[in-house]
This record gives sequence, structure tokens and C-alpha cells, in this order.
Amino acid sequence: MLPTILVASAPKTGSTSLVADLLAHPQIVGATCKETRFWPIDHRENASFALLRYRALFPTRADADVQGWRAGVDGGLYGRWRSIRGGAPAQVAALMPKVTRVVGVLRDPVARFISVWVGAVARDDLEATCGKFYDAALDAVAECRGMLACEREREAAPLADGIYVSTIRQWNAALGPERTLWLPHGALHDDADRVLQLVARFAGVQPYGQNDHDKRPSTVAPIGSNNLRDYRDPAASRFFRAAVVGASDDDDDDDDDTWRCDERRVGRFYQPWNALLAPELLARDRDLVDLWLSDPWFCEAVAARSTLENLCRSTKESTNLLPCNHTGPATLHLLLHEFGAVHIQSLDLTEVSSLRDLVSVVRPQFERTCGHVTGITEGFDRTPPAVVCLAELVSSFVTVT
Ligand SMILES: Nc1ncnc2c1ncn2[C@@H]1O[C@H](COP(=O)(O)OS(=O)(=O)O)[C@@H](OP(=O)(O)O)[C@H]1O
Repeated sequence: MLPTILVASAPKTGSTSLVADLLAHPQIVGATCKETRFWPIDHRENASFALLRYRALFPTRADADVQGWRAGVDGGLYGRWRSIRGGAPAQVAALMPKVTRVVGVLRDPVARFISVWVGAVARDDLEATCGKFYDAALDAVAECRGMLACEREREAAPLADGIYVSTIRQWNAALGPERTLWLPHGALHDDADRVLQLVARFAGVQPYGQNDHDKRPSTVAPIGSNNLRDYRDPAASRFFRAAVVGASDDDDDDDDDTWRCDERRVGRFYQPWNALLAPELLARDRDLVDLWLSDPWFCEAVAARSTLENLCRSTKESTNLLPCNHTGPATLHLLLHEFGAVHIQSLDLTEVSSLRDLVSVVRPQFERTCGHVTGITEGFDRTPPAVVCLAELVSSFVTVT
């Protein structure tokens, strides 16, 4: 059989855990290894032969029928920059049966970058500090931009693998958004059962735990999927602490900044890419959107910022500025749309006749989901009054009072 589910996560996004949980499902089977790393195939390879090779990594159709396996998984990290640049999405769309779907986990790319660096230091004996590692990756990204065959692709990957918007757009374009599922990393840990039921539905298999004898998701009965750093590699946890608090490898020297990762600097690299993510992630069904709106990284780094950027752009481009004191239904919808308020259908706007009403209807929604987002009006001193007004409105939605 060929797989029906490809994992399109980037490295260090909890993919090992996700794949282990998928394999705990009685109707899902894996390949001969977690990551086949099969896609993209070399463009010179004969496609039919490539598919034969790929098929050989999975059980036969006859075996699958006997065992009751309805879905096959390739945990191949096809969210890597390399896979995307190499054309994996288009190849999969062209060569694999129409049933192929991809599921990917998105983790705060800054945390992911640090995780990659920590892994390289602790496991691969890299001697570069986080700053040096970042500089090299940044340089390589710049060098590789616009070149498909780039010698520094590996060096660029730690940073480039976190540009999720290109991964999502390319997989969505190749397979159609209905055949892709993008999950928040935090929920993998905090809301594992809910995530797994979503994944089961997406994969077309029965819900987890349907039969008493089913193997259970990792949160219930660990099956080796909980590869949290401490569990897997105590040495790495020491470096991780160094990376975030600035302590060196030497425990006595806590003031040494050498090993600290400058999260703000890395964050600045991702900010423009993150800002493009909100529309990609929110145009989905309610259950999934709920998960995203509960994700701290999404609320802080994606939703709030993209909202502001959209506001600025639309206000600048439009001569017809949104007047803050006008709250006709069309304007309300436009405002809510601009704010990424995807629960628009669930809001009762019938009683809303003023801006104040609008705020009071929408605020609880935002407080419940993105309530911890604050300070988003920063930097608005020199912007047109309409934007300031709108920004204040947004801020009143998302700031806990
Ligand atoms: N269940 C669960 N939920 C959330 N996060 C988890 C989970 N299991 C593992 N992890 C964290 O994910 C990081 C490892 O990711 P991967 O398994 O994708 O790594 S790898 O690329 O396959 O090496 C690694 O992150 P860091 O600890 O920051 O390095 C793991 O701690």
C-alpha cells in the first residue's frame, strides 16, 4: 500500500510524538521507519519506479486488509525547507492517489530554532553559540534565496524550516486545503486527546479509544512517544537552560551570556512570515480554529500582529477610511473580519447598534481565547487617526482589563 497520511511538520515540532500517537491507533500503520525521507524524488528518476520503491516501505494491501489498517503514515518531516524547495508537494499531488493527505504541526519558530540548536550542541557536538548558529543560518538563507540548487541549504535549514507560510501554501495549493491539517504544537501536549480525535477524523479512521482494547494515545499510556527533552536527553536540557537563561555550560557561572539565544532577534526574522499565517490557519472548521485561538504563540505572534498589519494596509490603501463611530452591519463584519474574529457566526449582533455594544459582545470571545495578548498599540504614534482609533478598538478586544 501507499501511505494516505504524510507528516508535513518541520523538525523539532513534536513530530516523533505525533507519529507515535498515530501508530497507537489500531487502524493506522507506519512505514519501515519513522521518516522515510522519500520526497522529493530526484527529477531524473522514473516516477513509476520511484513509487514501487516507496510502496515497498509499507505493508502490502493484502496485509493491510487482514490487519484492518485503513491508513498508512509516513512521518517524513515534509515541512522541511528542503522538501518544499525540492517540489515535494507537487510531486505528491501528481504521483500519489487522490486520498493522500498531509498533517503538520506548527511550533513557535523561535522555540523550534532553539531546539534545533540545542540538539546540534548536545547531540552533534556543535561548538557554535546560538548567536553564531543564527548568523550562519541567516547568511545561508540569504545566499540560497532565489536558487533552487544551493550548497548552503543544510546550513540555512535551521532558520528556513520555520518559515511555515511557504510550507502551508505549497501543500494547500498542491493537494487542496481540505486535504491538509495544520495543528498547534502546544495542543499536542496540553490537549492531546482533542488533537488526536481531530487527526483521526481527518485520517478517515475511527475515533481513538473506540474499543476497550485499543492502544491509547500517549497522554494516557506512554508508548515511548513522549520525547520531551528531559526524558530523552538530560544533556540537552542543560543546554536548553543555558540557551534561555543565559547561563553557560558551567553551572557556577550563571551570568555568562555566551550561550544565551537572543529570542527577540530570531523573532524579528520570523515576524513578517508569521504575519501571513493567520488567514491560512483560520479558514478552517470550528474545532480546529478553537485550538488555534487557544495557542499562546498564535495569539501573541500571529493573530495580533497580522491583524494590525492588515489594518494598516487596508487603511492606507483605502480612501474610504473606516469611521470609528459608524457601526452599520457591513462595517461590523468588516471590522470583525479584519480582527480575525472567526467566530463571527456565533456572535449575536442583533442587539449591536454602537461601537460600545460591539466591544462588549466581542471582548469576552477574545478574552477567552487570546486574552493574554497585550500592548498591541505600540508604535502607533505617527499613524493616521483612523488607524489609531481602530488599533485602540482592537486593543480593547484583546487586552485583559
Ligand atoms: N507530546 C509532545 N508535545 C509537545 N512537544 C513535544 C512532545 N513530545 C516531544 N516534544 C518536543 O518536541 C521536540 C522534538 O520534536 P521532534 O520529535 O519533531 O524532533 S525531531 O525533529 O524528530 O528530532 C522537543 O522539543 P525541545 O524539548 O524544545 O527540544 C520535544 O521536547
